[in-house]
Amino acid sequence: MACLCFPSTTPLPRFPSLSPRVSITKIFPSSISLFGPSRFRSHGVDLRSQATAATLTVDYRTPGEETLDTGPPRILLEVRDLSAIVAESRQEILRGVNLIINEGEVHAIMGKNGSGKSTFAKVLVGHPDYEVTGGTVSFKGEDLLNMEPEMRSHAGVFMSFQSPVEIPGVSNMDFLLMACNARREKRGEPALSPIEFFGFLSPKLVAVNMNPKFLDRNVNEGFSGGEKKRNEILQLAVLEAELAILDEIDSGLDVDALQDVAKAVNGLLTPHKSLLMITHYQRLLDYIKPSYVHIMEAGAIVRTGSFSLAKQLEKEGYRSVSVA
Ligand SMILES: Nc1ncnc2c1ncn2[C@@H]1O[C@H](COP(=O)(O)OP(=O)(O)OP(=O)(O)O)[C@@H](O)[C@H]1O
Repeated sequence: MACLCFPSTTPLPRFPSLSPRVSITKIFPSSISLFGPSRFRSHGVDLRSQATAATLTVDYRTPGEETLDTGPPRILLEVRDLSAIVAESRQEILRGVNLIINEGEVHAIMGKNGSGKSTFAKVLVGHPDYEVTGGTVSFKGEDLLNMEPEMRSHAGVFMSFQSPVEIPGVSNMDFLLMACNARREKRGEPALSPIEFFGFLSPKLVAVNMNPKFLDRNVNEGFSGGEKKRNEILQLAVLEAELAILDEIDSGLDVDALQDVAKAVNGLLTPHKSLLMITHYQRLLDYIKPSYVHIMEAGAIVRTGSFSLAKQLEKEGYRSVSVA
């Protein structure tokens, strides 16, 4: 904890070395001089509106009740020059993927069939079909590639597959409870009893508009395509993952289901949770607004832009965004 004073003419400095989650805990006197984003608020007051007086005293500690955004955003996932091959055939698929996802950001990856989008997602979660041949991936500052798939999940990476697997003989409720408690254990939190878990789960069922009867059925067994996708989002909600990777979550969904799923996903986003979506269609991005849209081509991200890139793609096709 540090205590700093500034003369009235000094703009509030940005503190790149401090976590953006530092908090203001004391302000003396009541009026101060500040220059910065409108998020500089304390006790519900926009500090810049008090911009006259002599000193500002600030205690810095993490985390606190009020948030002062003082530094660059925190990197959640950093992918550098990632290359990967199919383990069995040695076919090269990823050829130097670079991507940085900060906390709270929503990224969309689009690209032609076979460009490597799903492979990239699967490599991130440690799918055994692939072998990494180069590059690095760090998640919350730790080497993700060094972790077993299970550890990646416990660390906070969640992936929803294009075709969610069925698990015969395991009820959805038991599966969710086990998954939830495994993650809680890794976070040092006490396990939830089945009754406590039901209380935890109920609002999430409502959020994904899912009938509780699906809890008694075996995981994804006999579920329709749309029901499987909702179930995936329910799993995401239960696991409270910091990075959700959703591979074509919009495929096979009718309009109402797409809206339900998008609403549920949006409801899970927080300033510290991030989303990586793979999709072919702008319509998903109409509901879940991306911070960035990336185009993948031949195993690498070749273009990055805003939502307008997806609109251009929809209107003019891949030829207009290709670098080949
Ligand atoms: N396990 C595997 N075995 C053999 N080839 C594979 C395997 N996984 C991926 N590939 C090949 O790698 C290439 C990229 O596949 P990937 O599924 O990553 O593409 P994609 O961009 O997600 O495509 P789509 O948009 O059609 O889902 C394809 O040519 C695919 O056939």
